[in-house]
Amino acid sequence: MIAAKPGKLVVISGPSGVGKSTVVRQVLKQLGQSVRLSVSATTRPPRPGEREGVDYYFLTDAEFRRRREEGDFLECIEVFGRGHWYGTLWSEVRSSLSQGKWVILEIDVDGAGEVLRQFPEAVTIFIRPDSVEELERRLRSRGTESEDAVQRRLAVARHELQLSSQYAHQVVNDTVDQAVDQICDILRSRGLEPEA
Ligand SMILES: Nc1ncnc2c1ncn2[C@@H]1O[C@H](COP(=O)(O)OP(=O)(O)OP(=O)(O)O)[C@@H](O)[C@H]1O
Ligand SMILES: Nc1nc2c(ncn2[C@@H]2O[C@H](COP(=O)(O)O)[C@@H](O)[C@H]2O)c(=O)[nH]1
Repeated sequence: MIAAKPGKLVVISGPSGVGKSTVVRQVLKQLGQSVRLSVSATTRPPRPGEREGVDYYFLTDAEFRRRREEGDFLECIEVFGRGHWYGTLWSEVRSSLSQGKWVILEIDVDGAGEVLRQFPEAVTIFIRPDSVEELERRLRSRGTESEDAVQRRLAVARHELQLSSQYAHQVVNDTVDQAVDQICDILRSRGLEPEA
């Protein structure tokens, strides 16, 4: 019997509002079945249009705590303070890796550090804005955050930008198409094979 070649984890980070979800959606479309997205769990409330099991698994504080205690998370963290937890579920990565699929984790820099500790061979990509002013414009134009939340996210963004040199690859999201092409090229250069 020939076992499938195991897949790889791809950690994509970048400041809130830089365009990670926008870019990753297009990457998944371009690369097809060989790559899938890990859907994270969170205790933050859904935004208008967000769907359970597609954008996140939306958990109550008690559910999140119970699952954390039961060891369901590869990593989890309270991002931006103010009590909202985010985490990567083992169930989102284990079976895909064993089937030879590559799994994209869209997570913050501290979560990325924990993933790298457990999966040193993970591919790490940091998505940067062309400027902090443009990042602020995108965050506001999305219209999903209060002024207070925008300020907290911008403060965390400065911290994340300082840690970005720890990532193997950096991509500037100036235009979505260019960022998508660069990420697809990086994954191919790291061994991603086209779908059979
Ligand atoms: N290259 C780009 N040029 C202009 N606007 C962009 C670009 N990429 C994304 N955007 C816009 O920026 C906003 C933030 O994008 P998105 O929600 O994908 O960011 P994110 O990094 O996933 O944020 P978060 O980490 O908070 O979930 C959206 O309104 C999106 O349409
Ligand atoms: N460590 C983790 N960070 C995560 C995870 N899922 C998302 N995130 C980070 O949260 C922010 C905010 O997301 P939003 O949807 O509330 O705007 C995002 O920038 C990610 O970096 C996770 O599972 N683990």
